[in-house]
Amino acid sequence: MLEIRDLCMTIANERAELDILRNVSLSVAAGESVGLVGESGSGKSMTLRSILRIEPSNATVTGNITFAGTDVLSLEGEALRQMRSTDVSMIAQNPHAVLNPVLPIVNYLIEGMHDAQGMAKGAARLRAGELLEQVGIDGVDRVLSSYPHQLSGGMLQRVVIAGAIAGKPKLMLADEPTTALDVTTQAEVMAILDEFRRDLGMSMLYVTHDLDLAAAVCDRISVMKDGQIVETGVPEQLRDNPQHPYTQQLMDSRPAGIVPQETAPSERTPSQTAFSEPDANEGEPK
Ligand SMILES: Nc1ncnc2c1ncn2[C@@H]1O[C@H](COP(=O)(O)OP(=O)(O)OP(=O)(O)O)[C@@H](O)[C@H]1O
Repeated sequence: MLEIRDLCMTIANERAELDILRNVSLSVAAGESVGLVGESGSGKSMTLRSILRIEPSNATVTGNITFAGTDVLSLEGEALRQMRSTDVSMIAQNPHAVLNPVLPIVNYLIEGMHDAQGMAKGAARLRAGELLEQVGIDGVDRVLSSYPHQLSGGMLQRVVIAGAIAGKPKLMLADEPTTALDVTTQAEVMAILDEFRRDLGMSMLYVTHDLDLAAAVCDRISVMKDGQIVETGVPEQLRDNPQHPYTQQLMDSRPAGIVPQETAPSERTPSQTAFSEPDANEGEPK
């Protein structure tokens, strides 16, 4: 589905040329969920931005990105717009960055379906209501007519997820979609995203600095440091046999006393990760 080979990005400022991405290679198969985990500034967001071709204007990007057989770095005009509006969706960290503060929620949801997919406005409004119900929102009419400042962060991120899945994209790019939320809401929002991903058979590239969150919803994880992928493996592999000292460091910096679980990603919930403690009641007589 997505194949990135030797992706490099440099950004020139007045003083120097900065190497932001250095020979990044990764792949995401159809229906697969891949995590991109690393510390702040390691290049995770820039990798996602390169896929959508929304890197900073002073960046130089080389290498290869192939999406569904198409060479992404040579796309332009209508073909690029098409990819961004229907094939690939992105959920960013902060919902306020994508929602217009002076327009009600309904405008945000209808805009994508009406403008990008050519749906009639009435049909798009009905579909917007359905989508909000699907992401677990009650009182849909009230929410559709609300302005962003009237809704909680968790609610807004659900709205953004509803907008992102409206066009049934093949690939979801999720850039720390729950970082701004409290822990309980984080798990709920991640569960919704994960469920949709499975139902629609979407691929996902999920950026986070949290190894546990990635292990909860990803089939494989790539660990990133200083603009490079230092290691890729299934969650259990990274846990039991980390090959790179930085992966070991990430494992060691997690809360102490955590016992690994032998559960396949498809059987886990976002609050139950490959690394998390087994359920306290597990094995006890009912
Ligand atoms: N417009 C820009 N001009 C120059 N350097 C930039 C620009 N935007 C980002 N960078 C630098 O690129 C590097 C990678 O940034 P990126 O946002 O991809 O990191 P990240 O891993 O996503 O971090 P975080 O988890 O904090 O979002 C950082 O060193 C950052 O300072």
